[in-house]
Amino acid sequence: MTAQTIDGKAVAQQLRADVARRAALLAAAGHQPGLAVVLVGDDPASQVYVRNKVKACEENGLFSLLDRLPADVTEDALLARIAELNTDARIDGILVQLPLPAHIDSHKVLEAIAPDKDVDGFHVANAGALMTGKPLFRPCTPYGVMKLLEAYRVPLAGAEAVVIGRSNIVGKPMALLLLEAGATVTICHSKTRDLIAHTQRADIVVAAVGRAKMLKGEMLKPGAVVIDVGINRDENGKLCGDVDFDSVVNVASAATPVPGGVGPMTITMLLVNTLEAAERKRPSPQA
Ligand SMILES: Nc1nc2c(c(=O)[nH]1)N[C@@H](CN(C=O)c1ccc(C(=O)N[C@@H](CCC(=O)O)C(=O)O)cc1)CN2
Repeated sequence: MTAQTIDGKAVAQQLRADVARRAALLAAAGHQPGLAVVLVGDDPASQVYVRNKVKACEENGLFSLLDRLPADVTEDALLARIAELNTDARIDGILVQLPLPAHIDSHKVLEAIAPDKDVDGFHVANAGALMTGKPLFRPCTPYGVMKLLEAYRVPLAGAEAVVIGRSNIVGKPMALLLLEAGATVTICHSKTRDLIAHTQRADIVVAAVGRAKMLKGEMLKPGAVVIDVGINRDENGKLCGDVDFDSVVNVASAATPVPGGVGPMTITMLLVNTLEAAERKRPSPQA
């Protein structure tokens, strides 16, 4: 068996076409959806991601505002800027690019974003809403994974799903979204004993640990669906995921590549969250 490649770029393109259509309707009705992106410091990877976010807004009819702040910006100055964006009528969505420098309390910063503009879905109010099954915003990467599973008609009700990683921005919300879809979910992490015993019984494995090529073919049940959320560099400095794609492709039924899998979906679902924030304030006539 050779796994089908789950093409995140193609699914992203389809969803962005709908975003562009709906954004044009809102703009014609007098309000272009607006996203504010705050980047602190000069982390090279963060600069790539922020550039991709702003470019995707421009290409799909959303207004975007990029605030680049120096790495030594004070926490109070960052909080003050967020407060300004919270009341800026042009702005429907706000994100602060993670990670932040060590001298800044990320939790305090994320809590400063108005929950109804928190298009990353990281505010505790939105994390709680997600946990109770009534999310305002779903975090972009897990949301994108769900859209890929939907696009490839992967059955979720009753499926055994294993999420490897327990971060607040991917692992935990990923598990909750799979649970809401009817999967039986196991979250594995650095303290998990016998990881393979879990992954070998999984119909779906989501790898989100940040360890290059950690998930191998022999760790899977034949026919499993593998979603790679990892963003790593291999020994040659080449971008790779948490999945050893070359070994997994001979065992899995479908798998996402890195690049070209989950990453484009993360950006796309950010556009969707921003658009829906604008629509909630100003329903467009023919949405
Ligand atoms: N405020 C946030 N910070 C971070 C988030 C987030 O959702 N909100 N997630 C990650 C990084 N991330 C989004 O910011 C992200 C990562 C990767 C990609 C992407 O398009 N990857 C491409 C390859 C890009 C490259 O060439 O390096 C792909 O996989 O095809 C988009 C967004 C942490 N921070």
